[in-house]
Amino acid sequence: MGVTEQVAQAVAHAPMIALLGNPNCGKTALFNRLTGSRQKVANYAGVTIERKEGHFASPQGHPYRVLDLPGAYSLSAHTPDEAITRDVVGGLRANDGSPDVIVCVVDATNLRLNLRLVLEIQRLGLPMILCLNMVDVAKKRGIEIDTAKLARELHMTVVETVAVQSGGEKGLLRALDEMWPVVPVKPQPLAAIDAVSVEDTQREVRRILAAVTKNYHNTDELSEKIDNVVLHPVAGPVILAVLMFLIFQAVFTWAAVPMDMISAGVEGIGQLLSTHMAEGVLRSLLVEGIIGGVGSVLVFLPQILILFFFILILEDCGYLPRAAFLLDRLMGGVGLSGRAFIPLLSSFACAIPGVMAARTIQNPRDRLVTIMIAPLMTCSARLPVYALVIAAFIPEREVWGVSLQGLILFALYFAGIFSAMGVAWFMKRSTGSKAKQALMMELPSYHWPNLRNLAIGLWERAKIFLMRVGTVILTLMVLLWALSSFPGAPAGATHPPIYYSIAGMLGRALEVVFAPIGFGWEICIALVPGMAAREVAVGALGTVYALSQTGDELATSLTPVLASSWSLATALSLLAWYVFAPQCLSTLSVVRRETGDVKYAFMMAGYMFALAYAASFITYHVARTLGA
Ligand SMILES: Nc1nc2c(ncn2[C@@H]2O[C@H](COP(=O)(O)OP(=O)(O)OP(=O)(O)O)[C@@H](O)[C@H]2O)c(=O)[nH]1
Ligand SMILES: [Mg+2]
Repeated sequence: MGVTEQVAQAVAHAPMIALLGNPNCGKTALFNRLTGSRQKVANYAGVTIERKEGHFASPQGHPYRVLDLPGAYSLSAHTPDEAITRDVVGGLRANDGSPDVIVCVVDATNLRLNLRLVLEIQRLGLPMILCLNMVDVAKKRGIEIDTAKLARELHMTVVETVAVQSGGEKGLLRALDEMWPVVPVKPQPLAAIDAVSVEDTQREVRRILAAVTKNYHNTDELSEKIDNVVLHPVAGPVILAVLMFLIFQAVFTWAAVPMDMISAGVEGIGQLLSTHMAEGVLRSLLVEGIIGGVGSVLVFLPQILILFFFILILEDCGYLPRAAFLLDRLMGGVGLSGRAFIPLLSSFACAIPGVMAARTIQNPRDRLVTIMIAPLMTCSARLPVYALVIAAFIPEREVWGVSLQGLILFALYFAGIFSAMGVAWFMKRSTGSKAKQALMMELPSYHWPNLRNLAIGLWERAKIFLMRVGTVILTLMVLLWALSSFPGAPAGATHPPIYYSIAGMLGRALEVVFAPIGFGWEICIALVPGMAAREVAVGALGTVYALSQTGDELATSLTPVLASSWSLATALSLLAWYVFAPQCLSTLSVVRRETGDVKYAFMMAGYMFALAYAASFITYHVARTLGA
């Protein structure tokens, strides 16, 4: 047996620790610290929505498996993500025994809220360790907690941890070693939890709090001061709007230099290959297929990273739930609660995590509506498409001192948001549900974004993007190049060869459907592979136009080619199309999984397609009438 197999065997039989606690108390940060993994950590409730497993060895060499779980306020689950936690702890999930040890993580600055869950979990009768996490913050605020006394009161080991500091997990590791060997215990049925009334539990919490804490207060003065401004009825929304606006400006202005560098590099390689290689199929595949296609997507990496830089900062400093709070009124107007805000905001990255994050929504109907509108939020895969068309058609001018291109991008994002609100309003109205759930959301204390988290988050994003470029996009580009190159042009052809290829035929067939909204056959070719991933459309346009070039002039840079081949009306129509079109098969399949019904995936595709066509049609014809 090799070493790795030995390790694998030891891990398979290792005791299972479950990290349990209220939302936003630092479970995932602790999980990452223990296992060295990089699960997402952010400063709002409901970041983790799935169970994640990892393993580690204690300082004395004992192996452990560890589970990170969605945060829960109580084990009588109200939301689908809380249900995951309850089922894992109660051993109700197939393939999963109940955990051997429970590590209850509590936010030391918020014991009053957190202790209730600790008392509930204790009734399961499993071996437990209490992690007083965030003791660094508690100390700074002058909160004193007598850990030894707390341990006596609760009859369990209590350790202090700081999950965001290296070495901050040592106390927990020591406690685990002292507990070794772990004797398996069967948990009490979940019903045991409900045996004690909530009032009795609360009374017990108050008694313990009074006995073990000094100077306890769960308010943070600085956060309150900031909130007085940020949540102000007038100043609040203005700040939010300015913030969003600045982000889109930055996406264009900051990205210019690195984008130029990447595209110069890509172009250079293209030139090099075309001068040093003999003309032929291989050169065409490399230059037009791969460099023209993949290169044109790669250029957008800086913009995506800049967008994420801001999203990650907002997530980590604690602003997100405030934004949800500010938008609650607006969302209430369409029958959604502010709680839908976070899934919707996640959808700016990608609709898939957004649809999954809707698990944190309690009301099933609200959850469904949120899922249905999530893909209308502008995901990062649309950014390359928008940026490309904007760069080709919108002059680099300043209007009222701001970049016009950034302004248009801002408008496109808003088009997505407003139409989502419209669709939500329509869906809520047509299902006849008017009741609006009050927004119950904790506002965490602000803190400075953790630089390490930020770096990891950006790195993960870059990796995801480059992986996509290197796998899905590359494969599709090669495939598209092949379909666009064969069969070659017949003798006496008047069009470029791609016109006669398989892809060309397909594009021309689709043109019948899309001509009324201004899309020529070249665009139609790009729409099809764009279904796999939206940004592929950019690569596809790169390849299609590279292959459509006649003569020696080889343009690896797509922007000027588009500017000369399309009318402004077509460009605007394509932008409108991308705001709405259901151009992403993976989202549809996640919708089916999360709703448990394929019907909803079809409904989504149907309504989005109809909206896209209508919006493009109107845009195209209005623009034409205005002479664009
Ligand atoms: N200062 C300080 N911050 C911490 C500590 N532990 C976690 N944090 C921060 O607290 C926030 C929440 O951490 P997470 O690990 O995402 O919390 P979680 O319990 O997994 O939250 P959910 O997944 O939403 O249930 C993040 O912003 C962390 O950086 C700590 O010990 N000290
Ligand atoms: Mg978490």
